[in-house]
Amino acid sequence: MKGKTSLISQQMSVQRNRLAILAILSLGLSVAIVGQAVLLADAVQRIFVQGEALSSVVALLGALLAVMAVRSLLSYGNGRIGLNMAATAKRNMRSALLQNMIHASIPSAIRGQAGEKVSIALDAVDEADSYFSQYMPRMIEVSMIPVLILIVVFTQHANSGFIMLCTAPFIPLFMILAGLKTKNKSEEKYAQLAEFSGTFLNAVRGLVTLKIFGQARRQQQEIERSSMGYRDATMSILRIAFTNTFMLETIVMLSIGIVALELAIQLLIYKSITFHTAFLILLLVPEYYSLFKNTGTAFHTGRTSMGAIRKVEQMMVETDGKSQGLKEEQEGTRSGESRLDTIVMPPSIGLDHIRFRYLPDSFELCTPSITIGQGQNVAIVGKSGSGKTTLLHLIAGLLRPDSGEILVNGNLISQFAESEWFERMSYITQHPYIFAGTLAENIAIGTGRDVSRAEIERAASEAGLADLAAQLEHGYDTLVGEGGRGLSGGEQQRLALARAFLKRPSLILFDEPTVGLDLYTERILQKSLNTLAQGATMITVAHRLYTIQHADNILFMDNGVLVGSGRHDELLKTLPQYAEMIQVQREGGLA
Ligand SMILES: Nc1ncnc2c1ncn2[C@@H]1O[C@H](COP(=O)(O)OP(=O)(O)OP(=O)(O)O)[C@@H](O)[C@H]1O
Repeated sequence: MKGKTSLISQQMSVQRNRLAILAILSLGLSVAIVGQAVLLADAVQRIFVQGEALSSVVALLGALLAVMAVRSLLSYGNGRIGLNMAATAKRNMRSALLQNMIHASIPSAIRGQAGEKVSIALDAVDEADSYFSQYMPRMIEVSMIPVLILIVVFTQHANSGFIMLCTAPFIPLFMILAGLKTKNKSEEKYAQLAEFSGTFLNAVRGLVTLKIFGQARRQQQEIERSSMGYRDATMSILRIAFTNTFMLETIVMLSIGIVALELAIQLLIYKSITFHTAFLILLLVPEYYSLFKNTGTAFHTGRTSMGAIRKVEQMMVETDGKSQGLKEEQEGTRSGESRLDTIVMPPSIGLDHIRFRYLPDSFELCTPSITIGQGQNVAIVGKSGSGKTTLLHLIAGLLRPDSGEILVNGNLISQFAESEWFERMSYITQHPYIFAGTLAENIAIGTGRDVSRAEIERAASEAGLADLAAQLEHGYDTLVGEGGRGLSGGEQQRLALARAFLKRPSLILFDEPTVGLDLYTERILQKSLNTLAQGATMITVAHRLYTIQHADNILFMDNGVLVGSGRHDELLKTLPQYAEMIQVQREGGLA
């Protein structure tokens, strides 16, 4: 694994100006630290050793105060820059993550647990803070301040310099050993947090189902197990942190003790150094070690952050890899050869020997070569699980075939940018997603442009939603979706239709409701769909005999295979499975 993730490198290069300022401030800080020690040692020497009057050292004490003030200011400046760096880095990372999700291809966007994605985008990015606010400033400080202190000590008394030089490497060595473990533990912690978030969100979403099936208790235990896993991972990081701090304190205390002992021996027994030198070194030694100690703590936090950043990066790489196909499509569009607006609409859709599997050795969908004509009304029929929705998803571009091609007016669908394709297509699913917001806002997302209230109301009226809006106290401003008013299945589909009316698509993909709607709602839906389908190619996963009988072409799916196509009368004669299915439907009274 790379020591420094590329996300960090990116942030470093974006924020190199701040890094340069940090370096300058750290250099200033090192001069201030040494200056403060020299001035203090001078003052003590003159007052206590040479017995000078306090008034004669006023200027010296004034200078000392000024240096202390400058030192505080420089430390404050370092802290502020670190915080600003962290804030910018987090903002950039979240924005990159969001861009990644937005530009990911649909199959990759819907993969994985929503809770896990949320926890990475919020918690893991937050954890990155300390890398920039603590780790980086301390690392820059430790690369400058100890060097200057060592130079001063060596010029004053080489023995102390050697002791400091020899004992100091134990601190970074220990930091690295503990830090490596921390980074792995941190990644483990984020894996646990992601699992916990995923399980929790899943349980919250499916609470009603879990209660109905008496599984709430089991799910509670599952959440408990996963939260315990997260707690254990956090505690093991804290354990390393405490051990780390204890070890660092011990090393620092021992080292300072050795230097002080050596100074005392030289000063009192051998009398080879002056009090001023001994006192100056004694002032500088704690500064030297405390800097390493602080760096050690920052290193620990930094490694924890790196584990979290690694998680963010992994998620981005995964989405990047999966959206590679989309990028290729966009490249193709940029060449200018295959723009959808050069194609006569409504489109014809060709299926050229498509093969698709969700997973190896699982359900396989395959089709022969078949064309759905421009403006045709096509029904996909077959038993439950025969692959109707999968075929619709392949045509929509939500899934990509493993082999074979989907053609739009004879051109490969992969030549067109996903966004351009989706602009011309509406997919009305059985359960369209209703966002938390007003009815009007939910309809308006049907198009990428700004739409007027009049347009929204016209689309709603064409979709048969006007009556519902009129009944509501706040009309189109009624809150729907999560936290708002619920909508019935038929209302949800009419809302999806209203979105489609705003878009006026050239291709309509419709997943007909399997549950029986009342006759009134069905009529409204049918009427609206007929209006919408004028001048569009329409492909319906059909369950109602009425839709099937009126289709221009019927595609019959059997266990993943498109076994036949034709009009209702033709298929009745040529395809026994189809005749059997129709017979069953008639007997079921669905006719
Ligand atoms: N995301 C998925 N991963 C793996 N297998 C899947 C996935 N989605 C569907 N399948 C499987 O693919 C097969 C076809 O499913 P599909 O939803 O296309 O059938 P369908 O004909 O639309 O069924 P229904 O009429 O009941 O909606 C089924 O065996 C299903 O279990």
